[in-house]
Amino acid sequence: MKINILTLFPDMFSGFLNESIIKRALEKELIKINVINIRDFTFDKHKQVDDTPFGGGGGMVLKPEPLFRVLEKFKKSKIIYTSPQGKTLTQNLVKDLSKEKEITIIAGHYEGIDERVIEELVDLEISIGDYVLTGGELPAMIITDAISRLIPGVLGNTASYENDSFYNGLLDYPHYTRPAEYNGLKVPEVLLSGHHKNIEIWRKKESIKRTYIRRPDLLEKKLENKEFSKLEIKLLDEIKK
Ligand SMILES: CN1CCN(c2ccccc2CNc2ccc(C(N)=O)cn2)CC1
Repeated sequence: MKINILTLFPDMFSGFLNESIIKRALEKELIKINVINIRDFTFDKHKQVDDTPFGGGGGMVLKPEPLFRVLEKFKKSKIIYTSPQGKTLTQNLVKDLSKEKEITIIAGHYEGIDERVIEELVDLEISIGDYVLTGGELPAMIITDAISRLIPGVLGNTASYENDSFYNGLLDYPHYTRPAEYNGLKVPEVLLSGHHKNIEIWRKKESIKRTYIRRPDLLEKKLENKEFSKLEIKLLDEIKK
């Protein structure tokens, strides 16, 4: 999987690329991430990447020329634009994107990019949620992180994505670690029992309970898609009683 990120602020990505799972995935060459400065594709004296909007109003818009030039190099990849106008990112969309050989993410800035770039070259506009950010760089990192976790080998065998919440359409169960009692607060007995089957069932029930209480919409979706196992149905009935 190769991910190209087009941005005016490449330095924003150094921490993201040099830590944790992404750093290891890059070292193991399981993914390749290429951060490109859009400004390197301007050839005028002032290296102009943005200009005032036609029709007036405040702010600046990213000019089409530098973007058409840089995207020419990546036209064989799936071209994504991160903006509030995009399709909301979900784990299913991440799963689809993780199957691509190469994707190029345009991180918008200012008031956005010239619409002709979107019409002619963008394959998919993605929003990471209904809130306003300064730029598309953080969304680009979020999309890159979420996709990278699904690339085989990126997550060690310990943290496999099968148990990730959202992978099975449910919220995560509660997690505990030592000490078994802290400030009089105890860890649920079943987790100390070493009884793996009971622990598995307790965790599954907690996931369903939490999803039922906090995100019933996710349960509805799982029911609609008939993605419930017999055990999950049984546990859901117990919870509803
Ligand atoms: C005041 N507006 C200026 C223009 N801007 C904008 C417009 C177009 C592209 C990028 C941006 C950068 N901002 C983003 C980006 C993504 C998201 C998301 N939800 O994925 C939220 N914000 C939106 C904010």
